Amino acid sequence: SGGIVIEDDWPGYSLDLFSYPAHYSGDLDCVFIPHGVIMDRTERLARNIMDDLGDHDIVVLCVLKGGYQFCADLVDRIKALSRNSNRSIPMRVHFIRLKSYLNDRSTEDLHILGAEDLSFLAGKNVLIVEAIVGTGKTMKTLLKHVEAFRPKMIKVAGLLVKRVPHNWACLPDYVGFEIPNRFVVGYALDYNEYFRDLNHICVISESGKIKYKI
Ligand SMILES: Oc1ncnc2c1N=NC2
Repeated sequence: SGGIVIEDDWPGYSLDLFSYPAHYSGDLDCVFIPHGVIMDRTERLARNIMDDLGDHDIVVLCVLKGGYQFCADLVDRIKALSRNSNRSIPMRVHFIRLKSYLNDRSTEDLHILGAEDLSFLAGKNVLIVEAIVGTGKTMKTLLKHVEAFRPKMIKVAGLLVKRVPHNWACLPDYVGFEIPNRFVVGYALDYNEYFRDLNHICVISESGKIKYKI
């Protein structure tokens, strides 16, 4: 499934209805996806993943930096399932960083740091965990790279999938939410490294964009 669909006209919730770090007051427009909803959706994704991959060694490939919170919470839910069912499997976690070089401008040539030697993936069930998928270009490149190491199976878990034009066919196998094409922050998603310490997924305000502009 494409996950929970958030429509383009979804206004989000008022910030006054939730708790969030005081140092971000004035920098956010709304709470787009509350933390609790993210956690409940993640718990169900963990069950779907275990149903599909839970029969063989799993290696989780966490795509940094944005994916670290989603990956930590997803792995936590998978562990909870493993210790409460007679069927449990060994799970390893590996971290990779995707950088598109040429200073801060994202370019065509994608560099994958920490993925030089993924030979330990051979014959394993690989779960790539990413926070946000847009056009799918990055994911396509990463999949090709991982396939070269001949895993048994590759699945992709994406917390957010953006509705963007030319959304290439590589939609994640497990999707948390399908969202409008808006810039969101929080839950490890950043704007110039800020907002990673925000618990909800929020929409940044115009003044917030100016305040943290590089
Ligand atoms: O909305 C977003 N928020 C943070 N980071 C990214 C986003 N889209 N691609 C990368």
